Amino acid sequence: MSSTKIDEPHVGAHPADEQPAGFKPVVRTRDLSISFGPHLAADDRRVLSGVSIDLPRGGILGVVGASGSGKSSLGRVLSGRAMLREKEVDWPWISGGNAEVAGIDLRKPTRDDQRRLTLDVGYLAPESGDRLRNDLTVAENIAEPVLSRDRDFDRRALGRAAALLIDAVDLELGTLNRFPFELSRGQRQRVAFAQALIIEPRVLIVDEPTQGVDIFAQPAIMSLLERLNRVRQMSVIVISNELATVERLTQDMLVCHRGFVIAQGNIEEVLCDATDPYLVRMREARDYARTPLPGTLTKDTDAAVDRVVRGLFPDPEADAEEARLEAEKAERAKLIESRPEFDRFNKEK
Ligand SMILES: Nc1ncnc2c1ncn2[C@@H]1O[C@H](COP(=O)(O)OP(=O)(O)OP(=O)(O)O)[C@@H](O)[C@H]1O
Repeated sequence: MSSTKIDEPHVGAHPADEQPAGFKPVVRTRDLSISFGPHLAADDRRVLSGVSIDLPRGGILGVVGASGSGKSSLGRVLSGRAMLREKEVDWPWISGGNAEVAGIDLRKPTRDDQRRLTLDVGYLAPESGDRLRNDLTVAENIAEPVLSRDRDFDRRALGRAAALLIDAVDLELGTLNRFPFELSRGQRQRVAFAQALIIEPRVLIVDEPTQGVDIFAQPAIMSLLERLNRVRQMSVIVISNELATVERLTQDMLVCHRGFVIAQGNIEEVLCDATDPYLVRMREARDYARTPLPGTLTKDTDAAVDRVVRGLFPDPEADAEEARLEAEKAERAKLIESRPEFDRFNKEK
């Protein structure tokens, strides 16, 4: 464990014993351990230990580490999906410490908590694209998280939201009527990303968000994450074995190595003071990590991302008010264009 950074509190994702009174993290863990196998202390297989996180609303935490270090297991647990499927042997479980996400204690969830979890916490796993239902169209798959809770949800609003999302993840609108098995792996993963966002989650846990996604579509995914975080205050935990992916979104990271958290804090500070060989290697790989995204966001996709960020299920009254203000602004601009003295008069006032 790096002696350099682990004890220093840091705004963002650090243990917040020193945070101001009233600080309420959206994700809070204390000395969390995660295991696979039977729920018997002697027999379980611990894959990650000592995770203490405080992620505030609107914060982003990057979880990095080599393959097999326990990152995905952490994501599965924090997403709450592990808890919902704890009878399944290939899902990890909490074998020590505490974890609270969106106000839900993951160790003792009530039935209502379980329902709320899948409404407040979005989750995208590297294999999510392959888990889409092949008997449903893409549009139906995207809508599924909403309809599985509320069969009576307004289908038109849902169809519109699915179209906004498919546009924002840079897929053709015609994709909505196709089936997952007709798509490429990268396309399916983008559909799964859209599906994770349909609930407009308060917290999103994304494991390798750009894995398998072609370089031209990657900026769309990253823009959605960045803007939903900045504009909608969506808290994000981004898991990746590439520091570059994390660094595009945040300066706060937690490093897992061989089942332990070996460092935590500001990327720059952690790497600058690193003595641990793994962190030193990470620092050396930094230049590569800083290369810009290879693709660029097209104007159309940029506008599509913008529409998603404005909200998937708009409030007609707020929309009308916004349209009225826009019209007023346009009218004023037209007036100023024809009579520049009005502008001068406004400024003098
Ligand atoms: N179903 C399972 N049963 C038992 N052990 C598992 C299971 N899934 C994963 N593990 C073990 O848990 C450890 C952590 O795996 P995890 O997938 O969390 O690592 P990771 O850091 O996300 O790796 P990668 O970047 O390759 O996805 C590994 O040693 C792995 O072998």
